Amino acid sequence: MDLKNRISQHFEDSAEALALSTKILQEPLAKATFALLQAIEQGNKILACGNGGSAADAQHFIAELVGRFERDRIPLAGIALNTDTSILTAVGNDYGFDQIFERQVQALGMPGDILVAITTSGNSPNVIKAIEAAHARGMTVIALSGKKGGAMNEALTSNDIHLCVPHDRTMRIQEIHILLLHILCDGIDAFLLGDFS
Ligand SMILES: O=C(CO)[C@@H](O)[C@H](O)[C@H](O)[C@H](O)COP(=O)(O)O
Ligand SMILES: [Zn+2]
Repeated sequence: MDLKNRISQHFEDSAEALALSTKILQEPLAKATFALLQAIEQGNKILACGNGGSAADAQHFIAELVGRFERDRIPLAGIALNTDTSILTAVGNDYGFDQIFERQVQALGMPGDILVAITTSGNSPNVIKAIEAAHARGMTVIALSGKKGGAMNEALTSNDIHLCVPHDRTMRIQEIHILLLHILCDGIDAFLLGDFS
């Protein structure tokens, strides 16, 4: 396959993955939007975490809550747990890398808060531990995964919402994760700004 064919193949794969995701994720996305709105209306906050590209996604999402998405609205309470290098290095160094998010959830999480947990494999130990800590704090988890969900399947409860992208490649899963996060931002704004009234 030459380079141009390789490039075309990416677009074709991406379109196929998107079409399949639309069918599977429409309902859980609606549930996730309502869960986020409920937390916002109750004065709760949203925590988000992930590793590598998913860390970028977590902070991207939180920036759109605290700042704005497409239109002006009130600032929404959210914290990305992968952004404070002092916390990440101190907790990683003193306790272990698997505890970098767990410890922050234990410190900051309150009943009714939401944890947005992002892992393409579903297997990152620090994200799984954050989910367990969120449950212990009375929080609901919105999990973004792929590759059939991995260890997340066991970590999540029936009260949580699992957005599992039906694909096996990390890059494709990440591309769809950012779409899902933008869909959640759009849904939140549509309700807060009265698009459905
Ligand atoms: O962005 C990419 C690959 O596209 C990488 O940085 C990737 O996020 C890292 O390898 C992560 O450590 C993968 O973790 P996870 O998605 O399995 O939780
Ligand atoms: Zn990447």
